Amino acid sequence: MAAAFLSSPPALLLSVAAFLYIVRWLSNRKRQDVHRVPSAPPALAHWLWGHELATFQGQATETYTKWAALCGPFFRVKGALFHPDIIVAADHAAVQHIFQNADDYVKSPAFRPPVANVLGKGLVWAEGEDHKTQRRIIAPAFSLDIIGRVAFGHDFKAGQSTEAKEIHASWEGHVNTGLGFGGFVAMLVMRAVPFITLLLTKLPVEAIRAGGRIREITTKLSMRLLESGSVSEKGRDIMSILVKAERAGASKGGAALTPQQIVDNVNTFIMVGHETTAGSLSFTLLELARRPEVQEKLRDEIRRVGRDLSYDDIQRLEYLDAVVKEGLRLHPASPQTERVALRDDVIPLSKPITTAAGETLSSIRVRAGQVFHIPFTTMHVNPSVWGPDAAQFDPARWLTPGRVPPPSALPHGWSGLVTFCDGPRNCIGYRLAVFEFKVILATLVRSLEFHETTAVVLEKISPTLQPVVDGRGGLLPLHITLAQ
Ligand code: HEM
Repeated sequence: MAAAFLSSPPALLLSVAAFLYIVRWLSNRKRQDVHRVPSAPPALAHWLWGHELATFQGQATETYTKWAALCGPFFRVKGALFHPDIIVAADHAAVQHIFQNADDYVKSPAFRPPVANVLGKGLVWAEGEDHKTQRRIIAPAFSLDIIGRVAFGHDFKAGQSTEAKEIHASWEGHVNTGLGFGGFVAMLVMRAVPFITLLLTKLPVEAIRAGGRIREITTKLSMRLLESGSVSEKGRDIMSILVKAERAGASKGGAALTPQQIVDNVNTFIMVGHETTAGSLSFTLLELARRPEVQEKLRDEIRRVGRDLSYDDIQRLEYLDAVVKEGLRLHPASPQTERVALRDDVIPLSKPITTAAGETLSSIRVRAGQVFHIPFTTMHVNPSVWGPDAAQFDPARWLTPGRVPPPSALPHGWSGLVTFCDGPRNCIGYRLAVFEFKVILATLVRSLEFHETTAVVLEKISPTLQPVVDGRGGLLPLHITLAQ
């Protein structure tokens, strides 16, 4: 009977194809260790959505934090839509390896068209040589002492200018679409069929249009700033520095940004520079509202300065520094990131893994195409690194010798945290962000008192950290009074 079956050419072809597939699958499996890595509880994996539905339904990285407590800081989850297993990497050595080798571990191809739609083809979007060139030209604008004249010499009138209102309305639409089940499925479809992503960004769908509208508004604004002479030879704002660097580079025949790349980067800075800090700041204010004694202590320190705070005053305030570090540890504006391996590699682990067969692995072999989720907050609340009170908001830990783990136990990011990522693709604006965070927090807490309301506030990612109340994202209710 088997001989009769195989004598038919289609059946023979099918059998050969199946045989080759199995041989390839076995040889692939032999050359990597992913299947030996501990798995998140299989019972929690949906047949179609894998473990990704549970993580989408949970708050920010809370589900990964729970599974890391069960499986250790390096485990795998079932991908949705039959995607191969995804590695969740919260092991410091592994994460450092991935971030340092930015050419070999890139952002998912599905991530780029939506980013181009909202931000344009600036730094967040670029990869490889294009990224290196853009970064080399832009970096000086952030290493100079531009803080204080922050950004573009443009006044958004405390959010009341027409542009600010339009950006806010479009961003709110974008955030809320991402929070819904449709947003979850759209991301998965884009990952499963990356070429469709480009088509999707052209569809007349409201959420996609909202993303595109943000870029239209910021592009118009950037063009106006460029044309109106706000960019001057003497200007110390980011825009002027970028344009001057561009002209200087071009006149020496070196690499330069095109006018479109300058505009796209200004769009990028406007959006990522604002939304990120806003998310972390909201949750830090909520922590202070829940801890009146911490809030009081911070207010006392700020008021003791006795005058309007200068740049140097801000840098000297120790408790303010501790509160900001604690806020950025527990509520990073971008709570997790994703990378895809471009080549086969061996990843070191700081905490060896014991496989089901009892073997100990201190490194893991992965194949090109392996997807990694890197949950920052999970790393920041790991009790075996930060101690049993890792998840508590307690600024005093930064001021008490021995309470912050030694640098060798932490990743190499800012203050031992990966809030601003690490390696060649770390946050280019981190100094600006930390300073801006301190100025806003100090200004608010000096004169206002923040109290919790009865609202239940959830912490979600869409696409950055968002407070969500009654299913709506982007707004955090707080009761505010004048401070005595
Ligand atoms: C609290 C505030 C902020 C946080 C927590 C934050 C966090 C991050 C993180 C985690 C990344 C890496 C993302 C990834 O590769 O997956 C990143 C990249 C970036 N950030 Fe920030 N950021 C903040 C504020 C800012 C500000 C104020 C600016 C500029 C005005 C900025 C500009 C950028 C840019 C351009 C990149 C891409 C860098 C590259 O790929 O070379 N960020 N940020």
